[in-house]
Amino acid sequence: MAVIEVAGLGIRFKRTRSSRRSFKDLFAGRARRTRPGEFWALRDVTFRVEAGEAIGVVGRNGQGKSTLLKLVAGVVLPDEGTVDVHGGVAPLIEITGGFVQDLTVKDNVYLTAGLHGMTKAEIDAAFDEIIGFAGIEDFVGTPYKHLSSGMKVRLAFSVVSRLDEPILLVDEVLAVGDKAFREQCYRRIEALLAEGRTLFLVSHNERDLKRFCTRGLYLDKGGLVVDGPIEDVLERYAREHGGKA
Ligand SMILES: Nc1ncnc2c1ncn2[C@@H]1O[C@H](COP(=O)(O)OP(=O)(O)OP(=O)(O)O)[C@@H](O)[C@H]1O
Repeated sequence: MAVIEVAGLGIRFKRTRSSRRSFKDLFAGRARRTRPGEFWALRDVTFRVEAGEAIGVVGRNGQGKSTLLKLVAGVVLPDEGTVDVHGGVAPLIEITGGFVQDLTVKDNVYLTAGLHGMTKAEIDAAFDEIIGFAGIEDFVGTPYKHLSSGMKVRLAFSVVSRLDEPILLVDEVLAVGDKAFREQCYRRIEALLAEGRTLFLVSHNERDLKRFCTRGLYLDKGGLVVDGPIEDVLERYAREHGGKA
């Protein structure tokens, strides 16, 4: 059964160039001024994902990987084409985005888990485990904004990976945690995959991609260049861009 169906997907952004307008431009005729342009961050992207697949998204910086995850999460909407997601999404993207700066760690856990449909009783039952996994027992009453960046990542991973959603989106974040925490995260991802969850992982780490993913999507210049077994995708990427993911 397909859990994600993406067809003819396209999204464009404005390139705001006002700050780069040169002094000379001010005196140039209107037609000669640098005009703010738009560009397609993704275009003509089509693929489908079956339940339980683990997909690695690779590509150089700025090629649309995070944008693709945001489209799957429904955080941004496409300008062309469609994204159909059957089932809930647990998004570990833009870590700071999901949490409220002035709320405490505890309130953020209840808020995020609640927004994903967990009842208060379920959150009560999971709370100690969530905080324990993140290793931030002493900071439960601390405003989120006062956590260190590593602690923010730990909290985010701990909460989001605990959500009862069939699709998990992970964007790069594992790179931020320390070694012991990364290993803890890897084990949890493996457990989630064993339960049949679907994973989307954006990473520049070839080892992580090979460890978890069976299939890869290689994005370049906003297009889906290769959709195939992760080894083939990494090989092609290395051939074209010399070296690592
Ligand atoms: N909200 C936005 N407004 C304008 N441009 C955006 C926005 N979000 C992304 N972009 C642009 O879209 C392109 C793709 O960005 P995206 O973050 O998806 O790349 P990426 O492949 O994830 O890169 P990286 O490997 O550096 O994380 C970039 O040129 C980026 O500047």
